[in-house]
Amino acid sequence: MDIEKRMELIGRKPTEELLTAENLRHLLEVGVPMQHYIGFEISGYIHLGTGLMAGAKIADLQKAGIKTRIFLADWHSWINDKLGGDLEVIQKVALSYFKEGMKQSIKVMGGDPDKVEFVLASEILEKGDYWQTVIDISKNVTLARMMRSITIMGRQMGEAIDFAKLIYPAMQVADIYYQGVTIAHAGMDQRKAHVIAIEVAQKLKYHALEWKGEKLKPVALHHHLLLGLQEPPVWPIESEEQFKELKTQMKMSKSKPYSAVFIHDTPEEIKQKLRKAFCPAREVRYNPVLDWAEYIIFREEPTEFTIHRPAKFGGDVTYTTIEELKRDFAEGKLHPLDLKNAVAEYLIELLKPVRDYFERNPEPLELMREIKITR
Ligand SMILES: Nc1ncnc2c1ncn2[C@@H]1O[C@H](COP(=O)(O)OP(=O)(O)OP(=O)(O)O)[C@@H](O)[C@H]1O
Ligand SMILES: N[C@@H](Cc1ccc(O)cc1)C(=O)O
Repeated sequence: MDIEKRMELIGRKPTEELLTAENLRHLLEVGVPMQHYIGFEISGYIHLGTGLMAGAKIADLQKAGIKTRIFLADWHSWINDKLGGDLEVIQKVALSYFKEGMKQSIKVMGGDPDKVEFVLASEILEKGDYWQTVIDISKNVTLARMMRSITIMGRQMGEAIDFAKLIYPAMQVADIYYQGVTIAHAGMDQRKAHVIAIEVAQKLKYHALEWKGEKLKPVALHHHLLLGLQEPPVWPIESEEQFKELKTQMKMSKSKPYSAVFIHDTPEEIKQKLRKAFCPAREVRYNPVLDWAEYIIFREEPTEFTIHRPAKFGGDVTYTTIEELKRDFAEGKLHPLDLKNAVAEYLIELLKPVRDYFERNPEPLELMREIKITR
């Protein structure tokens, strides 16, 4: 496949940012063996943001001929007090519910789960020279910057934390170098770790990213953060600036279950959640239902998305691009309830193989239900 096509696949929706596209092109041109990774803490249920956005991009990367890897961040989850901070429970969930759930998510988004490598963080952290990389990185980053970076753990800047949480950002950067990652992938909320990774690239003494004598910078690929279903904390949102400030509170998050649809939700749960969703008429900008339509349904365009309506409300209507859908919605030609119902129907169908899987293999989900989910 030529480089243009590969660039297009890697850069298309849900990719929101590539740091940088020029560096990616360079790496593809010089022919470095490309290795992707995305890391996850192991905690609650997998929601559409995690499962489908990451799954879609993994599928694209595979099509672009890139080796994909999911990093099960068990130690990081322990540090961040997930699942009661019990490493054994975390590992059990990582290798059962989480691994299987992610495999199913990748499959429904068109990827090949058998080609994704799953690596448990403890497999590499237990090697002595991993810590050499952590120190090497830490020597090149100020304490103030590490303190600002704790947002990558879902923590607020200035929040009282134990000391282990300050080691976490350096570990996340070390994970990239230690695994020889050329494409570090995550949602937009992880960019602080990746910017550090890019900045230290030329300074590392151990496990730098090297190819034919050249020290390379990894590429950071950030996917769009799907909005949560809840009403924003401030409404109306007056500007893009204000939206940026509110974004982390507006994203779908597993610690706010009412904000999320989970990959194993029943059809009735999906319908109910969407019925309650925030979806103001004619509002096309900060509208989670349209956001989902854009990033899940219209990820590839043109596509056919039909909204079924009784004849008295205009009858069935089919859209092929998100722009057409948004235009009708903005003009009041499409009612929020009709949109919600159609998006719910689409998701019910899309997620059917995931539900079927967990019906045939209920143990991983049962294990999750038994565990008291913390954070
Ligand atoms: N709403 C979302 N849309 C797309 N990607 C997301 C979303 N939320 C999290 N991610 C991505 O999924 C990965 C795992 O994130 P994480 O485990 O922190 O999820 P979370 O739901 O935000 O959890 P928590 O509520 O505990 O903070 C990260 O790469 C993150 O950027
Ligand atoms: N910080 C990431 C998890 C993560 C941990 C280690 C990594 O190397 C990568 C990702 C999150 O909260 O979602």
